[in-house]
Amino acid sequence: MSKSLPPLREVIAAHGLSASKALGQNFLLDEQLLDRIAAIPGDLADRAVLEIGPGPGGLTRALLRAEARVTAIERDARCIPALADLQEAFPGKLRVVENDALAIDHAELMGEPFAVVANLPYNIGTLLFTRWLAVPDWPPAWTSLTLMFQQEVARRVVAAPGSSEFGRLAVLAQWRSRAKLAMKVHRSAFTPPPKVMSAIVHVTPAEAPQGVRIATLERVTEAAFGQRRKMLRQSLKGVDGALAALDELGMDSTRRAETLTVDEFVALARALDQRMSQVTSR
Ligand SMILES: C[S@@+](CC[C@H](N)C(=O)[O-])C[C@H]1O[C@@H](n2cnc3c(N)ncnc32)[C@H](O)[C@@H]1O
Repeated sequence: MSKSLPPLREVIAAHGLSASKALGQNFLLDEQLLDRIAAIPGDLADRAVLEIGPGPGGLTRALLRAEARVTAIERDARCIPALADLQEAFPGKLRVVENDALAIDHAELMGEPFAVVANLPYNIGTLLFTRWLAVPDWPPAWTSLTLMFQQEVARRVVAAPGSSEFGRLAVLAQWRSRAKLAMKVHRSAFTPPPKVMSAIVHVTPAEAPQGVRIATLERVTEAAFGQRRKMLRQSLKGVDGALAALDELGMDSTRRAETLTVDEFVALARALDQRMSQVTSR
């Protein structure tokens, strides 16, 4: 049983946690909202959870109340004493790692399958996300990603083909995962409020298509969306074998990148990989 905790505003005042813009600090203080966020990944009782950027520990508390075993990586040394109070309130349930989340191998740190739940610092959010999605082994060590992004980024993650938001991030997030928009969060929920609205995406691993290397998929999407208004026959010119692969698949090379489905990108990358292996085995 945990002892009662002081309101988050008091924690912030007591530890002098004035929000740092450079560290992307926009804190969530509404404990009901935080409990709803912690419920998005489903039952967390006794599950290992990785939180990036606990700050004063609002989301961390909610995860601990949901009976998760939490590992939290925080870069700001000022937050560590506030988190120590949480460790005392939930003995043995919270491990705090003071470090840069980008400098750590998360799978190695956790040593067991884990869910990621985080109100990410906006300046490194996309980089962390793409790193989790691009791991070579699949299924990955993480069992789900529940992540707060700026709403515009969240929409790009879940975007459907044919929309202007559909691009590399959507293909990367959807080719071997399921990604959905779980909750919109108004800017006024944060202290201080950011300029834009936020939203939480929930991503779970799905079966990976066979015979496709992620490096090839990334190369194709980078080229195709790098010149998204151009026809594929133009934008994919620089990718060796891509025009022949389009032909082989019967795909119209006058189409533009955003009209292709995720499956079509996968098929294109697979055809390229097959051509490559034919060339190298000759
Ligand atoms: C948007 S705030 C979220 C704080 C808290 N989880 C909440 O919801 O109120 C982002 C947090 O990430 C931390 N942070 C920023 N860059 C980081 C990094 N590279 N590694 C780990 N934590 C980082 C910040 O210090 C801050 O506490």
